[in-house]
Amino acid sequence: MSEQTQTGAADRGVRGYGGGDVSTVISVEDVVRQAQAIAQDRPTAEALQAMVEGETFLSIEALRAGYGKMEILHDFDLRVGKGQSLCLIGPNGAGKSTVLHSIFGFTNIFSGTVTVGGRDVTRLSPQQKLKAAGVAYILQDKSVFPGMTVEENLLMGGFLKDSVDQAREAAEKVFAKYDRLAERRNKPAGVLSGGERRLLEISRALVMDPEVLLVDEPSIGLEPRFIDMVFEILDDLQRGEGKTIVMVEQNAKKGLEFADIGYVLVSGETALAGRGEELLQNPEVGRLFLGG
Ligand SMILES: Nc1ncnc2c1ncn2[C@@H]1O[C@H](COP(=O)(O)OP(=O)(O)OP(=O)(O)O)[C@@H](O)[C@H]1O
Repeated sequence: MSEQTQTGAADRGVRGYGGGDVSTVISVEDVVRQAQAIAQDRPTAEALQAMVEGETFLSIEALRAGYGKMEILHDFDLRVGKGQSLCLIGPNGAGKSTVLHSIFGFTNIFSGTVTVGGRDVTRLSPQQKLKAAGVAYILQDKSVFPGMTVEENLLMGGFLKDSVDQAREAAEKVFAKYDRLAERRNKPAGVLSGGERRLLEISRALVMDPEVLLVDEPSIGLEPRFIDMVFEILDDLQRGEGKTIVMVEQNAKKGLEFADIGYVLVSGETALAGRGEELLQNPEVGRLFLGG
C-alpha cells in the first residue's frame, strides 16, 4: 500500500480528474502546489474583462467571502458577458462552489461587490436574487423530492411567484419545452433516471425564468450518455435562449469544452483564466486537471 493510501490522502486526491484516464493518484496538496506554480501571472481585472463579449452582465469585484468568520475567497474577481458561459475548475476545496454560493447569497461577504446587469446585488438574499435579480442556483445532485410527482417538484420552483396560478402557468411553459418531463408529470420523481432527475433540477430553476444560471457540478453522478444530454440542455439554454451560465464542474474537460471562459481556482484565488478552448490546450491544465 502506498504512503498516500495509508495516510488517506488518496481519498482526497485526484484520480482521473476531469474524466481522463489517469493511473496515478495526485494528492490535493500536489495539485495545489503545482497549480500555484503555474500561476506566476495571475490574471488582472483587465485580462478578465478582455474575455467578456459584449456587455458585462455578471461581475464580482475584490470579493472576500466565506463561512462564519472563515474567509475562503480572497480578493476574487469574475466577469461574464450576457449570454456567455464561464466554468470554474480547480482542486477540491479551492472555493469553486463558494463562488456560486457568494453570488447567490449563501456566504458571509466581508467586502467586495457582486453586480448583475449593472445592479449591485451583493447584499440581496437568495430569495431576492431569484425573484428580483433573475439569478437561479441549481443544486448539485439529489435535490428532487423522490416521493413527490414530477409536476409537484416543478411547481416547487415557483414558490416565490405571487400566486399558485402563476406558478402553474410558468411550470406549464417549462413542460412545453421538455416533453420528456411532461410525459412523466404524474410519476414520482424517485422513478426518474439520473439524467431525467438532473433535467428536473434544471427545469425547476427555469420556472422563475432566470437570466443567470449558477450550475453546481451538472455532471456529478451521471452516466456518460446523460452527461452529454445535460450539456446539450445547458447549451440550448445559453446559445438558444441567451441565459448567462456560471458553472462548477469536476469534469474539467467537459466544462472547458462547453464554456466560453474558464477560470482555474486555487486556494480561493484565480490562478489562471482563459477562453475555455485555450485552457484545454494549456499543458499544465491538461496535466493537472485533464488527466494527461
Ligand atoms: N457551508 C460551509 N460551512 C463551512 N465551510 C464550508 C462550507 N462549504 C464549504 N466550506 C469550506 O470552504 C472551502 C471551499 O469549499 P468549496 O466547496 O467552495 O470548494 P470546491 O472548490 O467547490 O471543492 P469541491 O471540488 O471539493 O466541491 C472548503 O475548505 C470547505 O470545507
